[in-house]
Amino acid sequence: MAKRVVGVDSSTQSCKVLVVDAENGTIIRSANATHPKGTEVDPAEWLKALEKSLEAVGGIDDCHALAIGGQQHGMVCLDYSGQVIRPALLWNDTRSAQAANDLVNELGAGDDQAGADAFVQATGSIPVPSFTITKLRWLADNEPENAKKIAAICLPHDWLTWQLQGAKSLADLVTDRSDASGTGYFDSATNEYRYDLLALALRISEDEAKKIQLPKVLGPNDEAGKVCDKYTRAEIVLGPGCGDNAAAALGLGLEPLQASISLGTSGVICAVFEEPLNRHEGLMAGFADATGNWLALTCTLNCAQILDYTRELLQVDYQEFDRLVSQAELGANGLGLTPFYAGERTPNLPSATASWWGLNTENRKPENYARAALESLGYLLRYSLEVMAKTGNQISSALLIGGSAKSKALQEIFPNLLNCHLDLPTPGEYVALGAAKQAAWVLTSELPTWKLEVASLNAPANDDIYQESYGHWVKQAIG
Ligand SMILES: Nc1ncnc2c1ncn2[C@@H]1O[C@H](COP(=O)(O)OP(=O)(O)O)[C@@H](O)[C@H]1O
Ligand SMILES: O=C(CO)[C@@H](O)[C@H](O)COP(=O)(O)O
Repeated sequence: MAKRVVGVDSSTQSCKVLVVDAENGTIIRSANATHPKGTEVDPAEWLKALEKSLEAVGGIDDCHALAIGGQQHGMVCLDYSGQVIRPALLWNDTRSAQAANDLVNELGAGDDQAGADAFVQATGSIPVPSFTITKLRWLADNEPENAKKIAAICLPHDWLTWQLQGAKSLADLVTDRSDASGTGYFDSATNEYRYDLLALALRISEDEAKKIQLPKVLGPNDEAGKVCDKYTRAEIVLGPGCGDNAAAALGLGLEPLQASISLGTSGVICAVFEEPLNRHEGLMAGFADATGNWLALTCTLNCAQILDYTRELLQVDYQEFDRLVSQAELGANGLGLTPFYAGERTPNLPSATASWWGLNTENRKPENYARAALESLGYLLRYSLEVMAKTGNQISSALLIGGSAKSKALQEIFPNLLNCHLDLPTPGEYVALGAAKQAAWVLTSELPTWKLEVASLNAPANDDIYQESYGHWVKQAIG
């Protein structure tokens, strides 16, 4: 029997587990379990969902390796006994907006532009409230008694890998370049932590920062120990795991300069590069990927939930939502949506709110609400494509993945809304598949080349009309 590997996606909304044939990537079994809602979560809830999924998938005793892809940036602080100090603050928690501004300003000694440039040079990205470093500053300022207890800091996927190892010693904590690169205190060009930046965040000296245990950064297919006997009777090696977006890129087998657009809780556009991304301006993040390369990335705080909230408002299911969209015209007869329910990251408007606009006696119909919601998501991502283009990364084609990519209406109109050629891989869990691919790489020492089935969506056309409609949306929603 061919060897089997396990891929885990511990994402914002749920935990997904795939048992996969290590030779050809065929999915043998799958299961999932939901996570609690909110932007602050007790990590024990992720472990509960993982344990539930491992049980629902029929156990993993027939498997040989396992790796975890996880939501990026979440701040998990541990005390000397390995206990979680407070619930993790997630990537979509915006309470550290002021902390982000302060850190940039302080690194630039009062000059914001100098601070932003210095952060990009040191870490690849300008910190926004999603990044771990800003959450640590928030903690130092708002919960100093908790900040003082910190003995180790890790990310969601690091903590779960540690739990599967048996969580014995803080010194066993491991991570990989991709997730470390989203902390705001890791340089993926040299693969070293920047303790000076960690010290800046926590308002401590660099010597004190060096006493904090940060996860050891493993290479892309290094072994991270074994799954402990609480979870299996078999010998299962652990991969280092990775950030969920790097896992998706690995699952898709993205080659350098290839791009993907992921429509999950976050709306993520990313592309693989062979050089460090530490010389750019603006909201694009220069992360590392899970193969030794780099990942240019933009991320929105609002994505699938723009559509979920509108379906809830209209009280319709996925099919009916799609049918309504198809009944409305471009522009939704003047009805529009500013979709910043959760604040926003791209554009960087952490305190923004959502609003419907342009309502009149004629257009207040379900089909226009549905269409306006979908257009607002499309245009929000078109804005992200512009952010990428401004840094020289013009993306004209991409692979479309994530839960919302299953919408037929979205598949129909997104190439035009984004003015981008979109290819649709067979709907699937590409983060979990990427994690499984990493597990197979650790097991066999060879990066698998599993086949990907892809269908092309309609080519974009008539962009003048969409550009005008986008311009109107930008004026109303962003100003
Ligand atoms: N059949 C479907 N049609 C359209 N959207 C769907 C469908 N199934 C799930 N979704 C959307 O997928 C979203 C979750 O996407 P997912 O990529 O799993 O998110 P995450 O990885 O952030 O947890 C849900 O919020 C839901 O709106
Ligand atoms: O913050 C980012 C990327 O920088 C998000 O993409 C998180 O990694 C959460 O991802 P999903 O749960 O939406 O997949």
